[in-house]
Amino acid sequence: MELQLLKCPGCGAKLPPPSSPNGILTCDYCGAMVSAKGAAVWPKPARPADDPPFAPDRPRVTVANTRYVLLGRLGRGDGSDVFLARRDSRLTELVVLKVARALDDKDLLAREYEVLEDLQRTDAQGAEYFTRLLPQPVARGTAKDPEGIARAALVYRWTSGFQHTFSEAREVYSDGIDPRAAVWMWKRALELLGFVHRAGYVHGAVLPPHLLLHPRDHGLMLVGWSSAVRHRSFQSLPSTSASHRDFYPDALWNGGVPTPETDVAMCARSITWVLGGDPATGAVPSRVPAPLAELLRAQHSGRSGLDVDAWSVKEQVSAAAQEAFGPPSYVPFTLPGWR
Ligand SMILES: Nc1ncnc2c1ncn2[C@@H]1O[C@H](COP(=O)(O)OP(=O)(O)OP(=O)(O)O)[C@@H](O)[C@H]1O
Repeated sequence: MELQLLKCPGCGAKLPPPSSPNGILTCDYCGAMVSAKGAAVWPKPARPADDPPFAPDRPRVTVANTRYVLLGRLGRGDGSDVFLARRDSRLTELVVLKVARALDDKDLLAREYEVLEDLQRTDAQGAEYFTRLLPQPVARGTAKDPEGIARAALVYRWTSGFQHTFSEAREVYSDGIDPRAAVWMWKRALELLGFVHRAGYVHGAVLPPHLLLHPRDHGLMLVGWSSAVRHRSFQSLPSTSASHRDFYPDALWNGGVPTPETDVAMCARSITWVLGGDPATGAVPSRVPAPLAELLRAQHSGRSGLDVDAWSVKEQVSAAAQEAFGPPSYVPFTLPGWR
């Protein structure tokens, strides 16, 4: 007897052995009907049966005509709630959904989205690599809250692994993180800032809740773009975070113009803080080796008025780390959920 492996002509799935030589098989996957000899084929139904809805008990929101299932909260910012969501369709995708709490904040969200769209189009050096470390716009519109009020909403692509901010790292390491981990965080942040500055923007809010870490890959993303301005537009910051006053150089806080130098200074203050130090003074705990402590203090003020190049500050961080720890090596850094 000849054995024949039957494949569904509709979708290519393997079919089970027929129970009789003249039987009719129905494909479990696409519903096509096939004779046991594999010869005569009945066309598959016009549309496959609907999938059961994904997690029907979870809330749904619609933004720009696309429906999303809310999976959980990623964070709560000064002006918005940020969720992990999933496009509610067969071909799905995980996304980040950022919804403004105050109706007045719709302009800030619109500004953030436009800046990020512009940055995705830049051809500044390293764009292909660095644009993946910024939120990638998918859609914008409004989302109705449970009371039916429409709030401004942005949808970004979800980048797996980046779910802990500096703020959360400091909660886990209440006395401050290992200085060797701070070195890779500082270098990654400066590389990314260097790219952003070359693309013609200043971030304006390099704060602990805006620095997202990938602990295993030693990666870093920069979120919270609603304060970003074009470099040399001579605009003061469109918004500030009162709870992070100590992270702003004084002149910037008092209405001065954000520059690459102020971004680099805010970055140094965030590193100082995650090390267990004081962002207002630049002082760090005594376990931070002197070359790094000195460089942090030198970068902290942000008021030289000189053109600061973040990539050359990164070279200085590498040199200070070499002096403190010798040649670079991979030192594991863990956060909850990571080994
Ligand atoms: N793309 C993202 N991926 C993962 N988590 C994110 C992302 N964007 C934001 N979050 C989380 O949500 C929190 C709040 O986001 P964000 O800081 O952008 O909001 P905001 O402070 O209201 O906005 P802004 O600072 O631009 O006014 C972040 O601290 C972070 O925990």
